[in-house]
Amino acid sequence: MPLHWVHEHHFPDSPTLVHALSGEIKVDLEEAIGERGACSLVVSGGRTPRALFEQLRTEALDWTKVWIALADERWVETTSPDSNEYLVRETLLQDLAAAAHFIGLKNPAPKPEAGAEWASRALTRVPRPFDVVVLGMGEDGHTASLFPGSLALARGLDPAAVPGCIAVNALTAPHARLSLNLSALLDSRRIILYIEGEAKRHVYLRARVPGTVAEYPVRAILHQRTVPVDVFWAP
Ligand SMILES: O=C(O)[C@H](O)[C@@H](O)[C@H](O)[C@H](O)COP(=O)(O)O
Repeated sequence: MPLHWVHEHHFPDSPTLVHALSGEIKVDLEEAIGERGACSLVVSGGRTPRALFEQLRTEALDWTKVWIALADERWVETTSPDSNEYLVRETLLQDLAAAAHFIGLKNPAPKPEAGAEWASRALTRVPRPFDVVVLGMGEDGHTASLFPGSLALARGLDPAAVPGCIAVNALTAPHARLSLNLSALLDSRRIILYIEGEAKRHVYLRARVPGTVAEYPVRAILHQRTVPVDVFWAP
């Protein structure tokens, strides 16, 4: 049974999805700049969004008015290929998009816990509500770095929490991480869940069914009605 407030967009292949999604994000950001003089885009890392970033950076936008932030980050040096900042700098902050403002999450704090406080302060520089938040999903139903079984999950999903960043040490996740909490992710005008492949489609179909967010944290995004959610999927 589809969630009638979640709009699903299925594409025959990844390039077709990437072209369509890049164009939609461009329109959203352009409208935000026209209405408010600036805009904000929060993106996730991982493998899926690379081609989207490479397409998005070619879009004709006034990138000097675009603020880009991360939904989560691995607690590694930003020179590491495992770093989401590294991915964004290599694939998105190039060409026309090199003029955008970027707020990373990794910082000089000695540990993720202190780093989360630093990152929460840094995020206050990004125009809120975020205009577009692009989330991925793992095959375990995690999104951002809100992982099932993580000791930080309850805190990350607390709807009463101040929007910000939390430190995450999930046994199933390589690296300690920082993640925007649910309050921060929902402090947005539009959420796009971008997933590819049959395995993730089956996880999504299960997460669409009401159940515990502990089982599939992505349910916290799919089953809320504060922010419109669009799911973009290709095989
Ligand atoms: O830091 C990260 O890894 C991401 O932010 C994470 O939430 C990602 O979106 C999913 O793990 C899917 O990753 P893939 O696109 O690599 O499958």
